[in-house]
Amino acid sequence: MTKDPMDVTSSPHPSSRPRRAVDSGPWPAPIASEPLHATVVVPGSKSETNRALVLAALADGPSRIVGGLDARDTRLMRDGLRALGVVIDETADGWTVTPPQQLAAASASVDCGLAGTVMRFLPPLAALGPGAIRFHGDDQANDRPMGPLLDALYDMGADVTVDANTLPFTVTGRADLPGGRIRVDSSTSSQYLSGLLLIGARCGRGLDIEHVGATLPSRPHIDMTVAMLRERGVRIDDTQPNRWIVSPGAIAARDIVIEPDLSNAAPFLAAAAITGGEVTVPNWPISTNQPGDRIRSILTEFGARVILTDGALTVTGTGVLHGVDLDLTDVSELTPVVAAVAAVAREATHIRGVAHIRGHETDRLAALEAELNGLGSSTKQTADGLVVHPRVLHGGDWRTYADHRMAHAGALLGLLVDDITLDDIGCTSKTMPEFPILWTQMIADSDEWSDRRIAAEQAEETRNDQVTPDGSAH
Ligand SMILES: O=C(O)C1=C[C@@H](OP(=O)(O)O)[C@@H](O)[C@H](O)C1
Ligand SMILES: C=C(OP(=O)(O)O)C(=O)O
Repeated sequence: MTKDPMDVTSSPHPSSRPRRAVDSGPWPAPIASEPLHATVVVPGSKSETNRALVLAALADGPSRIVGGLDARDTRLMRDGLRALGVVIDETADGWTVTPPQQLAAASASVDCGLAGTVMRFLPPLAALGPGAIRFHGDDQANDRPMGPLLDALYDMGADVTVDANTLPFTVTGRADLPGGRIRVDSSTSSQYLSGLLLIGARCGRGLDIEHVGATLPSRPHIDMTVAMLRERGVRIDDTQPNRWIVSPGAIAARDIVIEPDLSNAAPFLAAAAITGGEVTVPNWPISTNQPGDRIRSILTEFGARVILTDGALTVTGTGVLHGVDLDLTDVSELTPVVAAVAAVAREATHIRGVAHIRGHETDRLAALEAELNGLGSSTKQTADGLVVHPRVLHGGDWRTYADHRMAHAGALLGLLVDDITLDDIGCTSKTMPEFPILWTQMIADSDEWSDRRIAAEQAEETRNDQVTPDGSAH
């Protein structure tokens, strides 16, 4: 059953539903009995944190990282860098990263978990040292594409031992890696280009990379890599289409404060849009390289009101959700949340340009089709996206496939549809371990907001009752 977001009568009050402080295992998604009203502070950006860590490891001195994301993907990055010889000192105020004299000086093993940024950013660092570095990860990570990056590292002079062009593999590099001219097909992930660009300045001849595939996803993530390198003094000529020429030279150490993760803010903001409520995320950057910023225009297209003032982003649901036609090539990581919003919109939605997300944490197109249809939706995969036809939804199991963003999508639908249970909320620890707490807190804050509003209305009525028709008080 899809609940009318404006109908506050038929569902139990969330506080009357069992609320467990779980962080793994099955999770009954809490329903929103009222339009949500809350402020949610979102933790640091995964993409910015992991780039900052890698750049600090490659820099010419120690760097401080403040507000870095503490989640599985960034823990794996920190541990992976330590395996390559980097010293990372973590305190409550931030992290101090001290690069070694020689990266990957000795043989080591790096666990990539399911983190694309770890499996695509650290092998290039391993190519800068003589140690044999063994990369492995979760079973599901062995399905993620790696071939173009491994071929590029081989072309650049590293030794790569691999069975099936995926994890696991071993990279043995050299301290004097020459670099030079390479061609890479990055149509299956922008992360190959980012990983290579990150080490370009440290190669003897720099790096001249040309992307040769038909499509290039996540261009803002490549721009983020280029911008963060330039902030550290690296010279990059990107004036030719699909070509980046990185001059050899030092990468300057730099302290950084990490922005909130705008893609992880998306489910909370979408919650306001679909329940007809209002959610604010503070510390929204005025200008950013994070593609997740696109959530502002996406929710506006769906029909929500979106306002950025004084560094806070507020989304207000208007009670209307249109079907939309979206090309998400640049911001494919928003697809699961967008598909969930589309499933409760008024008209059909087309999502295009995201064929490569079949190689994300799971095949997201297949997963979204299966899980949305399992709740009664009519969703179909296309060659490069999804068509979502809204239907009246019913409760049921929502499989997450170890994918944090599938969990966000299931939680969103659970706000409006009774009895949706996610099979494992633990997967949200990949980029936001506090997701279940923040989500239930958002609902609890909304209940308090609505209690305060009712109390204010009652007080107002009492005041009015106490005033006689001639305006004098009883
Ligand atoms: O470089 C990055 O930080 C990322 C790039 C993108 O990867 P793809 O280009 O593989 O989609 C994005 O989806 C991922 O979440 C993070
Ligand atoms: C695709 C994603 O992650 P990864 O960095 O593992 O590729 C994602 O977070 O949506």
